[in-house]
Amino acid sequence: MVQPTRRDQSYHKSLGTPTNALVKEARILMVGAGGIGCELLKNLVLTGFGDIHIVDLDTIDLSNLNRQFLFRHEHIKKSKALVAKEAAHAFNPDVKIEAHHANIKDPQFNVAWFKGFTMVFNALDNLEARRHVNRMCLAADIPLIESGTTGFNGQVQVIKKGVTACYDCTAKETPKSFPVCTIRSTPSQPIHCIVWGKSYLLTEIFGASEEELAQIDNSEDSENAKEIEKLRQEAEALKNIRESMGTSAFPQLLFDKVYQDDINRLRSMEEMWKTRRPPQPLSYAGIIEQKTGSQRTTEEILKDGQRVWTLEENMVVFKDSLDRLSKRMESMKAAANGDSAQPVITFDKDDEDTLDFVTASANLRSIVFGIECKSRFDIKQMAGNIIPAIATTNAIVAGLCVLQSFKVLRGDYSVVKETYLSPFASQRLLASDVSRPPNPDCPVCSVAYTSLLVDTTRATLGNLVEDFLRLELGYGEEIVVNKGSDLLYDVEETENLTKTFGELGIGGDTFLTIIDEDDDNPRVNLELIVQESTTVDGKPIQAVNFPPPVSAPTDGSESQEPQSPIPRKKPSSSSNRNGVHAAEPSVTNGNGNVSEPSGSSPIKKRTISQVEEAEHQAKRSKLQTAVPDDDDIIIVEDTDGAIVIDDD
Ligand SMILES: Nc1ncnc2c1ncn2[C@@H]1O[C@H](COP(=O)(O)OP(=O)(O)OP(=O)(O)O)[C@@H](O)[C@H]1O
Ligand SMILES: [Zn+2]
Repeated sequence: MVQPTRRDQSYHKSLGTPTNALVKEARILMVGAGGIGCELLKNLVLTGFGDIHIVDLDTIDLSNLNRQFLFRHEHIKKSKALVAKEAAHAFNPDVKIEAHHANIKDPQFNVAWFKGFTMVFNALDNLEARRHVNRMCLAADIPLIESGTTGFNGQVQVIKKGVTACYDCTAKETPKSFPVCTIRSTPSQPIHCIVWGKSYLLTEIFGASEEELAQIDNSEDSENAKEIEKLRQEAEALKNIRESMGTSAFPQLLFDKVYQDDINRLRSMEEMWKTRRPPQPLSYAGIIEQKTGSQRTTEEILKDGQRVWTLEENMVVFKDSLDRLSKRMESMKAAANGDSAQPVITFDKDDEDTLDFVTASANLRSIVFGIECKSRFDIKQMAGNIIPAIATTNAIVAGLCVLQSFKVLRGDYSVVKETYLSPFASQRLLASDVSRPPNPDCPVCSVAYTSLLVDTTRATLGNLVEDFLRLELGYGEEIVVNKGSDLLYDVEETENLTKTFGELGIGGDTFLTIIDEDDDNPRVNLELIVQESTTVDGKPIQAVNFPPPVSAPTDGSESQEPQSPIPRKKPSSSSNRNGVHAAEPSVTNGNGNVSEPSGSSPIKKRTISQVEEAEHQAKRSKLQTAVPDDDDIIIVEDTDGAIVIDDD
């Protein structure tokens, strides 16, 4: 008989035999190997999870090392997924770990691949990827443990199709954007000047000139139309100056254009300054003349990123960083070797040259407008939309993820919790609550999912609409077929009916959304996941299997209806033609980070207010369901005498 190892005995004791067996057999996917991911992987490996897959698209950066403790200095520029695998494997060589240096949205990670896992953990930092994994887990019907941290706040949510709310059941906040006139003409806060440096000046000089600026809202009312036209001409003139990049005249031309000529033009618009302090232009030659003998060297200034630089120091950094970026641009152009695509340099908070340029140019603009200057350290956080990541928050959240995972493995969804870490809230540090039920109006989870076997060379859209949806599933006339946001079919749009799936660009793993527009009693949206196949019982299209209905009707109409695999919507439910609910939020800013809609602190990952909103939601649902307040973490005796740590 094989003797259990000491490690095994510990697992048995701490988890109990049944849970330990589930943990060992589970096949786990962890998406993201950053702040939360490193902690989580360590926990998973030390808890005895036997088979773990990691997906992360990024490489290790110096700024990750303070909290992503699986990584060391020598790992900089190496794949996070691969290094995390190596480091964690050393903790427990019995664990099978597979690493994928890839984007989770890549087509190889399709629904069938997701179905191969027992459970998925999200350890991501952006809404887009979170939403994608949420949708894939719903389509594959695999439980997901979603987590996020913002500074000292954190959150863990268990998502199980048809049982709990999904990631998209509550609206997410819209990204912060600033009116174009605030950024270009009337800044009043440091962040306005930082956005100007990052999203306007840097982009105009080193970016794709036609680039749309995510943080600037161009949809101004007509009153400002004339001013906007002027600003457009100004930007045009700036593009001409860009042509002199690499010459010794370039820094002065640029400086005098943006800090002198443009400012003088603004000052001439007297109306604008009736209630505001007019900006004071700066002159390149003037600042050079003012320089005293006691100047610090460029190196000394650059080393001092925590101190707010003086006007002269900002000027030195402006010139120096402009020079560094210009040289980089020249060599990128030379390397492009006449390729049609223009090389571009975009802002990255970890790219010192772009950070120095944005710091100096933002501060110089602040001086012009009489706004407080900021240190490079502060500007890095503001421009990168960051609330500093806290290692202990990540560690606590990763621990909570694992506690929830035991309940998921046991299928004990009645006790899964949404847990919040909010040290500055008036209540307790750790607050947990019962999972919210699915939102019946959610465009993502209150839909039916099914896979469809399709001979894409033979099957036409007409076969789908007539033979499959109308004859087999009993849909009426009023239906819409969408591929993402593209309309393929509705009663007026019939020209695609004779085209094959192949001709319409519908291949394996394409999601098609069927929207029932029947006025009286429409079905919930149906998501069809196409799988290419050539031998389908002679039929060009066939459903693989229908899942049980996800949201049963509440209006009592169920018993009168013929049996249908696609449930009817609840009476209040409403979706638009794109299958997207009206409250569907937009998601991320250019960095993929979540942005706050109205407050002043730019933030990362899920916002504090999101966490609080979710907390309130959970509180409300708790009141409705009257679940006893028993959310302390306790230690109980399991049936076989082992100690189980649980929080229910
Ligand atoms: N679509 C995606 N596919 C795979 N991995 C992703 C995807 N989007 C984000 N990630 C990974 O999720 C992880 C999130 O970790 P974290 O929040 O600590 O961010 P970070 O990029 O490591 O840190 P920072 O943003 O502070 O520099 C990152 O390693 C990132 O590469
Ligand atoms: Zn949902």
